[in-house]
Amino acid sequence: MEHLTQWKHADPEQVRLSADILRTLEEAGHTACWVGGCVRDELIGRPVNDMDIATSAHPEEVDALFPRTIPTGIEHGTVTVVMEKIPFEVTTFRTESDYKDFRRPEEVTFVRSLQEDLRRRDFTMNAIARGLDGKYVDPYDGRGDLERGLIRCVGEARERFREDALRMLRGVRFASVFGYELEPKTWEALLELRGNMRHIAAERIRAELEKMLGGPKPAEGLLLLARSGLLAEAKIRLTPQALESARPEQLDVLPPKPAELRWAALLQGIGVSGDEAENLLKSWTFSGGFAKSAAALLRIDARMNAAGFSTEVAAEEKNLRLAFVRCVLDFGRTAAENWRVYHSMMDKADGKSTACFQLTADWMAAIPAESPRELALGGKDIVERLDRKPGPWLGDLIRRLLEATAMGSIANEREALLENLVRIEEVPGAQKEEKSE
Ligand SMILES: Nc1ccn([C@@H]2O[C@H](COP(=O)(O)OP(=O)(O)OP(=O)(O)O)[C@@H](O)[C@H]2O)c(=O)n1
Repeated sequence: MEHLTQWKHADPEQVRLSADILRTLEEAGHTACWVGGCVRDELIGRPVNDMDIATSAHPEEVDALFPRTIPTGIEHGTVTVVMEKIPFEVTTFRTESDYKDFRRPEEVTFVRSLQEDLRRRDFTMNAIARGLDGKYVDPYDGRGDLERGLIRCVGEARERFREDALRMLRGVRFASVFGYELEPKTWEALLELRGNMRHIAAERIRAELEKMLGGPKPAEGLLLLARSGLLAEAKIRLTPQALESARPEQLDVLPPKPAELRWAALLQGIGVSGDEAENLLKSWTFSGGFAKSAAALLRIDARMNAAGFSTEVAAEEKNLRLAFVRCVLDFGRTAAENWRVYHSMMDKADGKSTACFQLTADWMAAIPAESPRELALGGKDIVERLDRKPGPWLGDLIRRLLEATAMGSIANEREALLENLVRIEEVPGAQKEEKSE
């Protein structure tokens, strides 16, 4: 009897298609089951993502059974089977090594039984398999640990962490995201072997930290990182001292998306400036776009602080509005939007009023043009009207027009802009300072 309806937290299409794969494998005489994260997430009622499959069939046998396959990591035993455009990873029962940083295919050993495969997985909660009949294979009482809220290594923790040091960070990430505890022996092994984290590629560390910071309570994870010193010598280096000064609890106040908010808070907490942030994030293997946008948030924050921005005085002070307008013009609306959320949430964390959230929204909404293209007057018109040769003065003037329209002192209309051209141009040094970083 198949028990597909028991998958309550997975996409029914994925259940149906992955069940088809299991059935095909079994009909060909192999053993096959769902395993890992999908089984775990279903058990604790979290949304199930990838439905990974483990099988006794060798990669070439898997490949032969299905019309559409991709040899994703055939030497590691993984074949991606594509069913109605949805990819599923089908992995031959194997032991360790392919989780390692320096992948050495010759170390992968295919094993005959599911039991042997589960024995080399990281945590008990990740070493549960589930068959088409709805029955579990759970030799390490992963379900019991899920109920107890415990992250426990399968077997000897030191061995598991020696096989792949990233598992230590995975443990911290799971503890943080699920709100679980690390079982004492697992924690001890982590403390003993934390130095091995320095061999792990930044990209893998970054991916774990992203999941942690995207979770419901990242602060707990950061505290665990501080207490363990896990990343003290890692390629993404976060020392206990830096983490302790970072006021991690503030991260929980910020929404998980956009991700820039929490990353900016973390960087600011550990004393990284907006100017340093972009390169640092890139060196941590973040995309250029993300690094830029998180750094922009911090740059805006630094500027607004330097201008003396605080909710109490913001409504009265015109120069604070001008400082904000300049940030919008220099860094764009999205970055300014991120900063608004960031600043008001930080105020909230400090028990202050969040009234500036609305005020800055009003300021933002009143900006009619963010770039020269949106201005109702082109460079050519300006040159003609003033009868001057184009030069750097033109860019300066356009910038001042953008600022004046954003502040509401000139309407973004051709006539109004033309009328004010001479006046704006003649004010010496008007609104010239702090134009860009
Ligand atoms: N370093 C690792 C990585 C993975 N695994 C095993 O491979 C499975 C799938 O790993 P992965 O897809 O990376 O993570 P998930 O556990 O599925 O968790 P999540 O989807 O939350 O990342 C894990 O459940 C675990 O059994 C492991 O033992 N050691």
